[in-house]
This record gives sequence, C-alpha cells and structure tokens, in this order.
Amino acid sequence: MDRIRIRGGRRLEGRIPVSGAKNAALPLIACALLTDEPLVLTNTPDLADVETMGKLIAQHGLTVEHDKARRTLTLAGRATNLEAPYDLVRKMRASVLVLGPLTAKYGRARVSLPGGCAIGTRPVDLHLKGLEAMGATITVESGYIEAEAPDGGLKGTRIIFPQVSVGATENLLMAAALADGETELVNAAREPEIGDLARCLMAMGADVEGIGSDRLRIRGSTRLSGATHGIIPDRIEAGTFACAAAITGGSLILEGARLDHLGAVTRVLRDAGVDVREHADGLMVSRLNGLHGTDVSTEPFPGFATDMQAQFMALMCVAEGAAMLTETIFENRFMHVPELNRMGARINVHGSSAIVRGVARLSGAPVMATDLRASVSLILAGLAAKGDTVVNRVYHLDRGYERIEAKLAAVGADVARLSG
Ligand SMILES: CC(=O)N[C@H]1[C@@H](OP(=O)(O)OP(=O)(O)OC[C@H]2O[C@@H](n3ccc(=O)[nH]c3=O)[C@H](O)[C@@H]2O)O[C@H](CO)[C@@H](O)[C@@H]1O
Ligand SMILES: C=C(OP(=O)(O)O)C(=O)O
Repeated sequence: MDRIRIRGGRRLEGRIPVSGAKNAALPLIACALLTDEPLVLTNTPDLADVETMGKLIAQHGLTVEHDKARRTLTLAGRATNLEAPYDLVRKMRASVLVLGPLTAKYGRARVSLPGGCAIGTRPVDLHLKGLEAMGATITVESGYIEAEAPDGGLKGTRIIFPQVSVGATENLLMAAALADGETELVNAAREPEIGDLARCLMAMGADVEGIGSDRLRIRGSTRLSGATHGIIPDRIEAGTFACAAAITGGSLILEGARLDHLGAVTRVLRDAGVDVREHADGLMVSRLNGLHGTDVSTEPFPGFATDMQAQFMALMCVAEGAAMLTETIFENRFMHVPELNRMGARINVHGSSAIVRGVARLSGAPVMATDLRASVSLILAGLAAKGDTVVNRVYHLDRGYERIEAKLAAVGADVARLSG
C-alpha cells in the first residue's frame, strides 16, 4: 500500500494549478442519467472517486470515456440496469446521487444504502423524504433503497429542508429537472458545487432559478438534452494549498482558484495572519509574519467548510496562542487529533470542540488517518515538522487530491510517494 513521506521545514513558493472539484464532478456524473444524449464534462479531475462514480454509471449501462490527457469525461447512452450495488456504494457515499436521476427518468431505482463512514453516521433521510414528497414510494429492505415514481412520473412540489444538506439538495434538484410541474427547494444548500450542477442542468435545457441562494425553483422538463460543461475549480484543494503556503511561511499562486468560492475560509485565514488576495491567474496566498490562534466553527456555505476543518487545525498547531475549532456538521470529524498530537501538537477535544494550543515546532512521525481531509492535515503538519513524517493509507488522499505529492514537490516540498 502506498505511503507519502514528507521531510519538513521547506518553505513553499511558486504556482500550483487547482484541479476540477471532486464534489462538483460526482453529482455532475450522476446528471448524465437524466439524458439519452452525451454529457461531456471538461476540467475533470483524475481522482479515485471520479473513477468509482464512472464505474457506477457504466454498470447502469452508459458508456463512460475518460480522456485523462484532455481532462474530459464523456458519458452517453441510456441506463439498462437501475440498481446501484453495495460494492460500489460502500466505496463512495456520493453514489446515492444516482437515486434522484434514475427515479425521475426511469420511474424506479434500487440503490444500496450508503451507511455511515469515518466522519459520522450520515443518514440519507432527507433525500428519501424529498422524493416521497414528489410522489415516489420508498421502501428500504435488505440494505437497499427501492424508489418507485407514481404513474406519470415524479411531481413537482415545495420541499422545506429542516437541515441544510448538500447531497439531498443535489439529488432533489436533479429529480426536479425531469418532474412534472414546479419544485421549490427551501433551505437548500448554497455550496458552489450546487450552482455548478444547476448550471449544467440549465445547459441541458432545465429551468432553474435562484442559483446561489437557499431557495431553488425548478420548472420540470419532459426531456433534457446533452451538454458540454466545465467543472469548477476545487475550493477545498485550493484551501488546502493555502494552508500549505501558510504553515511553511511560504507564498503560492493557486492557479484557477476563486475567492468567491472560499466563503468564510478567506476571512478566517486572514484573521490568522495569512495574506489571501486575488491574482490575475487565481489567488495568491502568503504568510508574511506569525500565525495567530483563531477560533472557527464549521457551517454550511458560505460559512467555514467542514472539509477545511482538519487542514486549519494543522495550521493552528503552530500558531501563537490558542484556537477553538467547533465542528457542527459531522459528529466524528476529529480523527486527526490523536495523530497530530503524536507529532507534538497540543490539542484537547471537548465534545464537538477542539482546543488547540500552538507549539513552536511539530516533529515528524509515522501517522495515518481514516478519512480524506484528516489525511491531508497530516501532510500539512509534516510540511512544518522537524524530520520525517510518513502518512499511511494514502488511498484516502487519492480519493480527493490529484497527484498531491507532485504538486507539492513542484513548489519546493521534500515529499515522495513510497510504493508498496
Ligand atoms: C460528495 C460531496 O459533495 N460531499 C460533501 C457533502 O457531503 P453530504 O452531501 O453527504 O453532506 P450533507 O450536506 O448532506 O450533510 C450535512 C449534515 O446533514 C446530515 N444529513 C444529511 C442528509 C440527510 O438525509 N440527513 C442528514 O441528517 C449529515 O449527517 C450531516 O450532519 O457535503 C458535506 C458538507 O459540506 C461535505 O463535508 C462533503 O465533502
Ligand atoms: C467528506 C468528504 O467527501 P464524501 O462526502 O465523499 O465522503 C470530503 O470531500 O471531505
């Protein structure tokens, strides 16, 4: 199994190209199920999760062609199998995003329940309640969700989410695009990936209003066409590299990154002493002086992203003073804490908050983590640590970071992938 070795202490300087967003690509791939015509996605990142989603769509019966050199994914054809099997769904929770499109277009679907994962229980009740409100009959049996649309297909309706959910908003937005009549999604997620999905749907002929707001109005169409759509840059990858610049006292130009997609991450980084500014080619992130302990609470967009909490915690480990990081989205997203502490960090967890007391220096150690962002926080810590850090279980990183070792090495990090 691959590992990543980081020899800490190098200041990072230069340019890093930001890849297409994993969390935009996954729902966009599911979107191909809504049409018989080809959907062409450009700026597609080369990630394990994109491969898994491609395999899922291929086993539904579509042809999937990933031209990695041109970063283009072409999905075409009709679904001949309406089941999403446990073996693929268990690898990636975002597989549940085929439920809405299959039920809307083909009238039924059978999708394995995704279950929990390392960061929390992660139920899908809001996805199911939304489809039921649109007239679907849902049963859950033997670990599978069975959805059946009423005669004449799903019906548009008003759905008020009791809690903001990115995945439920995406599933129901896609379902609504082929439903009969108008659907209103109230208290919808506002993450930039939702806007990207809505724009792709509009390019396919859907009628969506309210993009960027928490109230989406969709007038259903009887058919959607194919389209070519460019995936937005990955704001979490950009935020991660911003932390890499800051933790090494360096300066990076993040090519393609967008300030308007970072939400509160920009303000929090600035409060902590990091200079973040727009640049002709994206964003420029530098640390001029010391880092200050800065409190943060995760929230839905435009609040501080939960997917940036572990990386910001790594940064706070070497800041002056203390920081309180509160996780409000997932109940178990502090798995990086014991590993960071093994590297010399001083972090205590009290319920959903972690108190980080900054130390002058971390020290390298063999570490491992059980999810994607926890793993990358250990790489960030390793960049600032004295000596060698070896991050095990690199497959978590490969789910969401494209060639991370090559991107970091190109800006001066001493980092290598150890195979086997
Ligand atoms: C592939 C993808 O885009 N993943 C992102 C997506 O995950 P995902 O779409 O799974 O996350 P949600 O926004 O749905 O989850 C937010 C909260 O709502 C709860 N919930 C969600 C659905 C539901 O039916 N019932 C329910 O209770 C979840 O357990 C969680 O506590 O948004 C998360 C929150 O920004 C990010 O961390 C993930 O990286
Ligand atoms: C939690 C994440 O992804 P997923 O929802 O696919 O588990 C993530 O991208 O940090």
